[in-house]
Amino acid sequence: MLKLYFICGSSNIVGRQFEDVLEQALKAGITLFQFREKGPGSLDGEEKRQLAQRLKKLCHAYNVPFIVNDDWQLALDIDADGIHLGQDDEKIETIIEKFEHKIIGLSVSNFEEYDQSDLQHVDYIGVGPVYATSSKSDAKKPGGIELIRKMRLYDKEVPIVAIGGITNRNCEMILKAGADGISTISSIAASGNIEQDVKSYLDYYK
Ligand SMILES: Cc1ncc(COP(=O)(O)OP(=O)(O)O)c(N)n1
Ligand SMILES: Cc1nc(C(=O)O)sc1CCOP(=O)(O)O
Ligand SMILES: [Mg+2]
Repeated sequence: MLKLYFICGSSNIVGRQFEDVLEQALKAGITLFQFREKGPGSLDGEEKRQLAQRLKKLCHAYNVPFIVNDDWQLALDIDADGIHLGQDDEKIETIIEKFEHKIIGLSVSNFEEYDQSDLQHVDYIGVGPVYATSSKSDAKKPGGIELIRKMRLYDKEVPIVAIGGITNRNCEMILKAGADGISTISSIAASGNIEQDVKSYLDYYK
């Protein structure tokens, strides 16, 4: 499920339709999708809910789970498959009862955050940024491949999805360092050839 985790919101799509981009990515084989509706021009309220519903339906047509970023109330309202929370978002302990059979992801950027996180109910951790990213204005300092290597040594079991500045040209070393999967915004959302770019990522698992 974590092999190729596409994350996207309206602000990441320029000059095309969100649904078209997502459908091309689904057809090409992304394995998980996160709706991350934040940043300039992002939708709110009923418009956001309706977009989320449409994107969830599209994901389900390709048997790909639909995860909501941050907005756990929206995730509940539309019966999403899961939620991704960061260290500054709602605490997992306070929502776990409502998400009992759902996928729960947590961001972990360093060992301090790892140590203070209760991973009991967490299905995967998003570790990054590996490289510099322009998709998150408040991203921390990039940790490079060493961040993944060290996190994997620190916890040999927890599913790790790497994030931040990843492309299909730099992902091989990240997987070799111990990540179970790759997550990306811009390398798919801004791709001129989504089918080819998604397939190049997936080739590393063959
Ligand atoms: C898979 C994955 N990993 C990390 C993040 C970042 O979450 P967070 O730190 O809460 O930052 P925002 O994405 O909410 O700006 C993520 N979304 N997904
Ligand atoms: C959403 C997000 N979280 C990060 C983290 O480090 O936790 S980096 C990031 C942005 C990833 O976008 P791109 O693939 O375009 O670099
Ligand atoms: Mg968040």
